[in-house]
Amino acid sequence: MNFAQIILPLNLKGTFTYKVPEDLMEKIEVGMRVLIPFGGKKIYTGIVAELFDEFEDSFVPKEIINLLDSQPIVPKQQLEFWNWMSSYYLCNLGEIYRFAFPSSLKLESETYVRLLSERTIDWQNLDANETYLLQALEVRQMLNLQEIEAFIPKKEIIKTINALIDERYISVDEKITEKYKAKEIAYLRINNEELKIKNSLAEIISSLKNARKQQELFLLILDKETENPEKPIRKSEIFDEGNFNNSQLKSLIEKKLVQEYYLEKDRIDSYEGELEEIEQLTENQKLAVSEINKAFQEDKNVLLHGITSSGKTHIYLEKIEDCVNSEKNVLLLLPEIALTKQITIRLEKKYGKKLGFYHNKLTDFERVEVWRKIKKNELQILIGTRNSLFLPFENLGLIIVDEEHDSAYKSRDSNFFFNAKDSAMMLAEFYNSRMVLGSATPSLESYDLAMKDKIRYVPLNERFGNVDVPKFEIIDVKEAQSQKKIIGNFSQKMVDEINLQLEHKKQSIILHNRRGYANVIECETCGHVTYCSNCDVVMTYHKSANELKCHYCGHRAGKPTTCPSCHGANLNTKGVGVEQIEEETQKIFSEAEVDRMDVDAMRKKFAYEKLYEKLENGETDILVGTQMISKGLDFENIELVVIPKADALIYVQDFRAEERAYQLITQVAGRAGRVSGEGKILIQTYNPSHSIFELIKNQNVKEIYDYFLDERKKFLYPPFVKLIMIELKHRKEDKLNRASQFLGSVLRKYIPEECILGPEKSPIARINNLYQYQILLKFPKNKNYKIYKELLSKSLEEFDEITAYKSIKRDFLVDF
Ligand SMILES: Nc1ncnc2c1ncn2[C@@H]1O[C@H](COP(=O)(O)OP(=O)(O)OP(=O)(O)O)[C@@H](O)[C@H]1O
Ligand SMILES: [Zn+2]
Repeated sequence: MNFAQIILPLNLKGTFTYKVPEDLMEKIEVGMRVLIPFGGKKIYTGIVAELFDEFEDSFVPKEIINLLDSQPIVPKQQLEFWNWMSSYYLCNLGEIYRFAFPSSLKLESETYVRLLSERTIDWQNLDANETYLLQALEVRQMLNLQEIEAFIPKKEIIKTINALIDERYISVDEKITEKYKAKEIAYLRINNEELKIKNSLAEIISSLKNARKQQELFLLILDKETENPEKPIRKSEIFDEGNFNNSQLKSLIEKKLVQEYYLEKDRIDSYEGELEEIEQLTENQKLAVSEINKAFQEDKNVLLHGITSSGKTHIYLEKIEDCVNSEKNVLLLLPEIALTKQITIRLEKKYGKKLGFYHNKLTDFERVEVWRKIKKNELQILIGTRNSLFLPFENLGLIIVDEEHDSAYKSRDSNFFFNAKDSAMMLAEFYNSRMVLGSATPSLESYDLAMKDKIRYVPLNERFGNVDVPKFEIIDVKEAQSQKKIIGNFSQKMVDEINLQLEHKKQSIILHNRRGYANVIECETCGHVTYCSNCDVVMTYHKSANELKCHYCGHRAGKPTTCPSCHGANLNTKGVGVEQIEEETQKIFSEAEVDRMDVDAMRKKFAYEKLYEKLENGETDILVGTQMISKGLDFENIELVVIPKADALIYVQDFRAEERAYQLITQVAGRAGRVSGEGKILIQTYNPSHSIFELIKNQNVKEIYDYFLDERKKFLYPPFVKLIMIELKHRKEDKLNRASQFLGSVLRKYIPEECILGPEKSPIARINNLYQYQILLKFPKNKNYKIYKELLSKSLEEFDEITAYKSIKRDFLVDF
């Protein structure tokens, strides 16, 4: 083949034509990486999207510099997937490529490589180029590709870098976030240095004769070490038997007889325990599995609608096993990786090293490692967040999307918007594999698909152990106020119920889904509030950090002591945040151990793990938190969930607000009474007659979803129409305004008026110094959708012809 279409890691439309040099013609294949020059002197790693022989155009394409792979690295299913994504989500292939690949697999001129200090260099075993590069790095620490080009031939650069990455001598610089720290595990060993000094074991042992327990502990460790010198001794293994305590160990460490040390737990390689089988399924679970099997036989995907604590995990495990037994691989998608504990432990116990993880807390090196393992088909099961959709699977047989309703699947952490749940469905199609969506509170879209049998509806309506579902009670705040039965944000009833739990040594959850201490700090004299300097939003007061934070751009400012405007000293907080609820809780229940779980409190390393352990051990009495507490907690001692300010959940300007409120409340409620069946939920509101609270209270699935569907139909929202939001952004508001008006008029030339809303200023008119305008498109769901989308593309092309508007940033949110 003489020519190739190449995907570049740049936000540019389409692919680019390059000439294949003579010596690569035989070797080049679609899906391989190539090194190519682009835009002057820059070098990039591109992906071969297409190969062809004839090329007729006036311009002469540049030549490919070199091939980086001997086999395609991107499978054809992935390329199909990228193409679909690009056209469905209106984004460029280059953006997808950038997002899909770990950065060290897509080296480019601006990429820096860095010397790692973790290994001494074995100079003997390096080739000339590797030696040059490491020598240069010893002097300079960081080099970019252009600098490396000065002493290594272009064609050899990537090979050299890759070899050194493999040897862990260098890494590609990640200017991104803090490195993921692998979990550390404590081990114990005898201090051999001390043994040498004392020269006599007998002497040491007899020196401990007045501390029997310490002597025993020392001998136990010694014994284990002698028995198997290769095997590190886990601290937990020593303590598990319950014979020793920490103070005995501490004394031994102080006497320099024993050492405690830490090793990183490599989550992939080091599962040391026995492999275990999972428990038998209950009759109900078996029924669900057979429904799923039937659906799969009919080539249908499944929505598993299993109520909280029904044991969806066990059903996933069963289907995972089936898939693995048929020699195919599984992708298990989770909204967030931190909340995976239980299913992870289960799968680790069963599959050990054949289980892999992929998420954005991994370092680039770790990502590449997983990437290669997937490519080599060494992992049978991958647990990952939405970026794992892009791994080079060869043999995918099943995709499970757990908590399919979770908005993390639509997170905006990528440069282009996509919904991982819908994308997973397409990916499954390209791989000819099956998919299970699972949730206790499915999204309205999935529910609607299931009701139309586009995917198979598999309900699981019984909790494991046939335990009762939690009972809901609505508390009227106005009534409590008029009877003076209210303490701060809590009704007397709520306080009494929590006290009852404390008496019975049960745990309670308090949900308040608003970060910070107060929404704003306001001057009582002049009404001044502090706005973020970058965004048009007020700054939230965080008391624990004693600062103001902007939740949109992250900007921070000190808490003012006097009003910045009138210098008055009368500053007051308005609007209650979760920190304030925590403070109040601690005051009312002064004897109780109160903890808070929200992104701010969980930012510290291992904060989540530590709190999880406290909850598990029953040390936490009351857990206060934001939506974070609705996920993944499976503890038997939680019986009460209270929501003191439930109205805050529904009066949000968003057509999904009620659906989200229902999902959140039901999910948090699901944490209660999972074993006892005594779960109780108290919801405080000023509007007890609001239909959403009635519906949540009754938990009648059909009633709830019918209500949502009716509302959406009435106001023309999904699933009855398709929504596309166009967001336009620029530093200069007048220019943005003109550009938005222009795009609006172009759109109206092609697309019927009733499908277009706006342009108008976004609800938050400025974020991070960019002004924001939006145009909302409501397209019909029938065959016209495709036509309208083509007309949209045509309009955008027309818009792009105006050079002055090139600098306007545009985002497309398809099905947001
Ligand atoms: N067949 C079974 N044998 C033994 N234990 C089971 C079985 N099925 C479920 N369980 C246990 O019941 C509890 C609830 O199951 P699981 O956490 O999977 O529920 P879930 O449907 O995922 O709920 P949620 O949506 O609330 O997270 C877990 O502790 C789980 O180990
Ligand atoms: Zn801001």
